[in-house]
Amino acid sequence: MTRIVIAGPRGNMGKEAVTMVTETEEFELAAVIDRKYDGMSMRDVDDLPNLDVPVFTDAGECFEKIKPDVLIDLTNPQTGKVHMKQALLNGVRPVIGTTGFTEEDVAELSSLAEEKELGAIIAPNFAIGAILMMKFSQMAARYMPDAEIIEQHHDRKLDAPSGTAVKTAQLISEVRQEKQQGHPKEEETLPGARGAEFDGMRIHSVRLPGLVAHQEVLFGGEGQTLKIRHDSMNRRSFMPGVKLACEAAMKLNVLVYGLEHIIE
Ligand SMILES: NC(=O)C1=CN([C@@H]2O[C@H](COP(=O)(O)OP(=O)(O)OC[C@H]3O[C@@H](n4cnc5c(N)ncnc54)[C@H](OP(=O)(O)O)[C@@H]3O)[C@@H](O)[C@H]2O)C=CC1
Ligand SMILES: O=C(O)C1=N[C@H](C(=O)O)C[C@H](O)C1
Repeated sequence: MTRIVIAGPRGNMGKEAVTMVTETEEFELAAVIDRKYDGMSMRDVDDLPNLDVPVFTDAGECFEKIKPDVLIDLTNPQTGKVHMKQALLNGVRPVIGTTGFTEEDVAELSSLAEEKELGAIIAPNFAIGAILMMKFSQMAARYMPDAEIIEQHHDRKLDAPSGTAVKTAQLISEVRQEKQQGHPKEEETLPGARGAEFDGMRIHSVRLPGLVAHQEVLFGGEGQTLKIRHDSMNRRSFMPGVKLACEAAMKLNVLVYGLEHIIE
């Protein structure tokens, strides 16, 4: 039995994660970490399901008292980093869906996981289709190095560009020659018109109500274009990946950044 703590259980993703964990035979929901309702039981909180599971506000206290195997964090960039560090310091294996981590954050947390010999996962996107979209984009970039990333999300999203867009740009950068795209003399007459810049690639972030999570990677070559697109229509699309990440974290003793390393 894998004993799991979920941080952010009232959120869009946290709610689905609570359902996934409670419906998985080999998982037990040991506690939740919420910004409010410290010391209460989930069943006494209107916004949470009717479960006899304790609520903590302080992650450190939760880990010391509950001693879970895995933390699933689905909060916000600042909180996610703090929770992940506390998890590793307390012998808990973190599975982090929260986005907004910098390369420096990942490097620092990777060293800590290695020092503690604990499995840890930071997954910018848990959806299997999104992992394939990223892998296919990396494959395409070998042959069509001119690429622009257009990500589209709901307007409650805090971080831009999305973790998925950054990860896609990193994967493309691994395989293509350094390249500055567009006209060398191009000028933005409105700041931001060409989007964010990542190793010469452009990332465009769209935020609108009605959207969930969508990304298109657009490649251009002489006389042709190629579009690789993924759409998440709901948050259930991420849950098989969250389950897989929890199982993988239990078998690892290092940090893995990106589920593409788990789904070979
Ligand atoms: N890797 C992936 O596949 C995916 C990752 N994400 C990422 O997951 C994160 C959450 O997304 P989403 O569920 O849509 O966001 P929501 O805003 O719906 O949920 C975030 C939750 O975290 C809670 N929270 C904030 N601070 C704390 C804290 N200190 N302790 C405990 N809980 C806290 C919030 O509580 P309150 O409402 O009270 O502030 C809220 O309930 C984001 O970073 C997003 O980018 C999202 C989808 C897929
Ligand atoms: O905030 C979201 O919703 C999502 N965040 C992740 C990201 O930043 O890439 C994953 C998915 O796109 C949904």
